[in-house]
Amino acid sequence: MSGAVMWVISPTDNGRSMVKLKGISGKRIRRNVSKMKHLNGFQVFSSMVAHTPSGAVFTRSEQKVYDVVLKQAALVREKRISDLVFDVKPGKAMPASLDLLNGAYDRCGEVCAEYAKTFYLGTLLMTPQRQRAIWAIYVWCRRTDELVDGPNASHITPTALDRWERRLNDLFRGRPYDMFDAALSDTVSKFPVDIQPFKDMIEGMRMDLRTSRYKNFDELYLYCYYVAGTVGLMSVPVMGIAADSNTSTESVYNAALALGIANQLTNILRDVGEDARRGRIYLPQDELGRAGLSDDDIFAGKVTEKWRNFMKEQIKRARMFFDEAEKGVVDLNPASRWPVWASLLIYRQILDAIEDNDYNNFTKRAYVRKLKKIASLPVAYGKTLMRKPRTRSI
Ligand SMILES: CC(C)=CCC/C(C)=C/CC/C(C)=C/CC/C(C)=C/COP(=O)(O)OP(=O)(O)O
Repeated sequence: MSGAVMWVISPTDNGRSMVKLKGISGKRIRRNVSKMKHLNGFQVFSSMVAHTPSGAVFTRSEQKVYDVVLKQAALVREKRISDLVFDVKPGKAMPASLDLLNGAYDRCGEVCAEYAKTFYLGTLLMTPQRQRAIWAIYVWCRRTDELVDGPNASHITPTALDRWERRLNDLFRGRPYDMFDAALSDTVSKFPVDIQPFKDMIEGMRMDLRTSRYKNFDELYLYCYYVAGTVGLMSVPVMGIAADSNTSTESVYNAALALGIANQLTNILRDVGEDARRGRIYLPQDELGRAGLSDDDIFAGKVTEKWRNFMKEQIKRARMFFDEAEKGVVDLNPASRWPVWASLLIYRQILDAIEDNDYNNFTKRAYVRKLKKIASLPVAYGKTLMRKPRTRSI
């Protein structure tokens, strides 16, 4: 379906919007999107987020990403993960290889505990099968990220990324190279996890090698999907959808995608100074221009009124993605909600910290104090217990 459908958003008299799905045949399918909101010049569509002014065409990146979302949702739609039992069948694996596999998962857990403490603690509430699957995914993402962000990053080439992708293909076919790959290989054989988000994350690393500027939000959105939205898509099949969820599988995936995007946008806004010192600017060039700012202003690192106004808009957009993500947490399997809420609430507070620093993200690092992090945990737990009635979405 990629490329065959164009999304057009247009306002209607009753304040709602009609989304016209225009197929190649030219036939139009109209759907009333009741949850369309207009927020300070941005639009939030119930299952996708558009940043274009009213009436604009749904962007190419959003369409491309949405195609992946639909594919992922289709994979789990028939058999909701929470209905499945994932047990290693006795006799299927030799005891020695089972020991090795358990050891590999334990190592994944240790890596996760070391680099993502809060998230790790949250995973402990999940079933053992789910927690170790999440650790294996986390470790693969971390290793992928380290290729371009780690100590050997300056030596990394597109060829090395191609090799990493071949290795990914092999582990999905049950031929892992090392013990971390073996853990992921086992995970993808047990949960309906698709290879596409993994490939897309590698594509994000290629993009990072290729470019250090983003023309507009459409380009940045695609980058955020590649490097973070993909993590959301990888996680849903493992975290599981609540048995009593009455929403569509796509909308849960969209929320997961939104959380990845929100996290990455927050990460970018926090690290403006640090990235600029590496010659990188992960901010939409056209929006910078409209705000009367240039790359030189960022390299100069001076907090001006123009910068504050620009940042206010960027923060607003990141918060909209968090809002979109929040709507979907309730549809996850109850045992998976707590780590998601905890990380969402904590990461979101980085945006408050940028404001508290008077938008100086050039020389001051915005972070969430330990006490605030700890205080977020019971709040997150409380939210996991809430059940919000939802109607089946489009
Ligand atoms: C909301 C629903 C339905 C599901 C949740 C699905 C999930 C788990 C989404 C999370 C996606 C995620 C964790 C993306 C990673 C984003 C990101 C920017 C991570 C930053 O990682 P580091 O670079 O280690 O962070 P720090 O620099 O802050 O340490």
